[in-house]
Amino acid sequence: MQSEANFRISRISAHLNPSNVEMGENSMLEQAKCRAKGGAPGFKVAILGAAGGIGQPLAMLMKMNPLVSVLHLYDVVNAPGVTADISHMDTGAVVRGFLGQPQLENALAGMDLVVIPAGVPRKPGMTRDDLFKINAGIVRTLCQGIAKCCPNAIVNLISNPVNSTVPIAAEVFKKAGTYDPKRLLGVTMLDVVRANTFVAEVLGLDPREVSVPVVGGHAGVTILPLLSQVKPPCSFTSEETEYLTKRIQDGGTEVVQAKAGAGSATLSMAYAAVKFADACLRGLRGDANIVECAFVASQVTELPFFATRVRLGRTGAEEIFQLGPMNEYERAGLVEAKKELIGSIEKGVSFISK
Ligand SMILES: NC(=O)c1ccc[n+]([C@@H]2O[C@H](COP(=O)([O-])OP(=O)(O)OC[C@H]3O[C@@H](n4cnc5c(N)ncnc54)[C@H](O)[C@@H]3O)[C@@H](O)[C@H]2O)c1
Ligand SMILES: O=C(O)C[C@H](O)C(=O)O
Repeated sequence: MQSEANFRISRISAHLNPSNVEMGENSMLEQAKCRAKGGAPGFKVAILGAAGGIGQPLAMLMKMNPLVSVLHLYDVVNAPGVTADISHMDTGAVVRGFLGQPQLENALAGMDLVVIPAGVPRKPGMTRDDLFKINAGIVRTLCQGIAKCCPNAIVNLISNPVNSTVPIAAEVFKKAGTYDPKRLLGVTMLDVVRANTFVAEVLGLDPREVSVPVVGGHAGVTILPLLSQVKPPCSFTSEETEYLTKRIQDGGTEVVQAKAGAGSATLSMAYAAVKFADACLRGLRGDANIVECAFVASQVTELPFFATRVRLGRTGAEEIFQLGPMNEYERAGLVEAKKELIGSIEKGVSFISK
């Protein structure tokens, strides 16, 4: 047993490391012991791609989440700076940084939830599928690390094209013998966040009072808002339906064009990612009736993956809800969504199995 004074000294020297990036095993241990004295219980969360446009505000918001006790920030660049910065926030979570591939395994060991916004974003004129070439390999490497170091973690996959990266992750986990479909969730929350906002504008309501299920996938016509199921119950003219559906489907492109080459949605995505991660953590804690939309392995349609409302629990997506009654416009949209989705899913699967 060390004295209280020694604990304090080791804690101070740990923090004199200017990067606060993965320290030697001993000082890490001291820090952990020190922390254990006053540390709040909570979940261990890793963000992979934490120094990016989404990663940084996501890290900040996760540091503010009272359900998080340990926050690991991993990136191939700039992880030390982001970690030093975030670690000064006077909230409960202990923050540790990890830089580059050699530190990936330590970043992942023991995590309950891994959020992945690593990868390149779109520029004007690109589709999400144009990102496949680079992001597929990034997601494969990160998921191999998850399979090895935290096979029971819930995974929130943000990297695009989500319609293909989720099947890639599933194949990596299958190969490693760790696949549990309930724990792998493609993040489509930004589509729901946008849908709530745009629908509220049309209805003249506060967006916090509006709930729009968005199903299918996360690209163009695969994004299918079910406006007939909006809460509170309401109706739309055919012009409103057309306007809202297109605006929700093109929300990402609207931001890409407005940023004019400087990337895609980052701040609204960080907000949406934290909203979703928080729902996953509340599910893990055992809270009842946590329901959100996500792109998951599914038997709701003939496709192996599909976004629908899911109930989040202690083991991940524990219940997958059916699509519910749809109008003619939505049924036609579903046909178009499935046509595109099947190709994106197959592309992801064959990237690993070929
Ligand atoms: N699911 C969604 O709704 C949604 C919304 C917005 C953006 N996205 C996607 O999220 C991804 C990230 O977007 P961004 O704007 O944050 O991009 P960004 O370029 O600003 O940040 C990406 C970060 O990933 C890091 N990175 C690259 N390779 C890595 C690796 N092998 N391991 C760990 N980190 C790595 C980079 O260093 C960078 O810090 C893009 O693919 C984008 O299309 C998805
Ligand atoms: O549109 C993009 O490329 C990023 C993201 O998928 C979004 O919906 O904002």
